[in-house]
Amino acid sequence: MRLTIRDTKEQVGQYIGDYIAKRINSFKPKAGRPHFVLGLPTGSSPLPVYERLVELYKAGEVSFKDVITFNMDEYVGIPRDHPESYHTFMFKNFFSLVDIDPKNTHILNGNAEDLYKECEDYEVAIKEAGGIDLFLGGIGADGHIAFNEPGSSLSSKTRIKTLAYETILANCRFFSNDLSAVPRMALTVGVQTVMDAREVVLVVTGQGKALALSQMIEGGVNHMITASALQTHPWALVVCDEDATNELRVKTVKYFKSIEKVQDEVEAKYGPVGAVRLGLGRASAA
Ligand SMILES: N[C@@H]1[C@@H](O)[C@H](O)[C@@H](COP(=O)(O)O)O[C@@H]1O
Repeated sequence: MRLTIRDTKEQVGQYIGDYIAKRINSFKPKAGRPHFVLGLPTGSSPLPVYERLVELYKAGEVSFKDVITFNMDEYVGIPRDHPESYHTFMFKNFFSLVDIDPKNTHILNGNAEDLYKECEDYEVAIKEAGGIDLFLGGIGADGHIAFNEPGSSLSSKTRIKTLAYETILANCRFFSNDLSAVPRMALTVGVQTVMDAREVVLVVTGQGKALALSQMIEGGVNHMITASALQTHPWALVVCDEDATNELRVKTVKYFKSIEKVQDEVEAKYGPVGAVRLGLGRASAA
């Protein structure tokens, strides 16, 4: 796992937006895999990423015409057009602002008649699309990824989840601070669904995520901090701001900063590290 630290959340958004655009632009369609498949989160942390991607699209630097998306999760039981549904969030903050074909966007239906089938079908749809190339995620204050609350199986797949009280409280701000209005259940991709992606990028910003970040990076792999599963992912990148590093050891911060410096030097000489593994071409000596 790599950790990249930027000064502000805006810089984090810019870094990840540029990173995703680069991946989309260098994607080479293959038989059975004609589209770049992008996994997406909601929440306040990824907003600067979406802003950057929209900016790049408007500048003609990236197109989403050949991109298929799968969102991480959706509440159960609130209407699709509710202002706080993840459907509304995605269309308002991203899909309606770029050239993606709405048919290529997938979000779990929290109002499906058969919620179990909805989850099973979602896993099948991801497979049929060729698997997720890059899954962008956020993190909850309790270390959860998507809606995989503490104690979730690290080999979980898409399913129905009861939300933790801490998450319900955290989301209360989006529901006019009315605790009773916050949904208690959600459909979510599993930890394993995220782990199955070829690459995972996590956006972590703000002091409120500092403890979760230190636990997921410096602690062991643990089902109580489900994002810690990413320690075993072959290609995971965490991008955080300075505020989110507040609970990390100084030594950890210095270590990852030094790694980034060395990596920049190596990439300047040999091309993108890991490019071969991600199918982006062979690195060559300058
Ligand atoms: N299901 C979402 C997560 O995907 C998200 O990472 C988390 C943090 O959201 P925020 O970025 O607003 O703190 O909120 C919810 O729990």
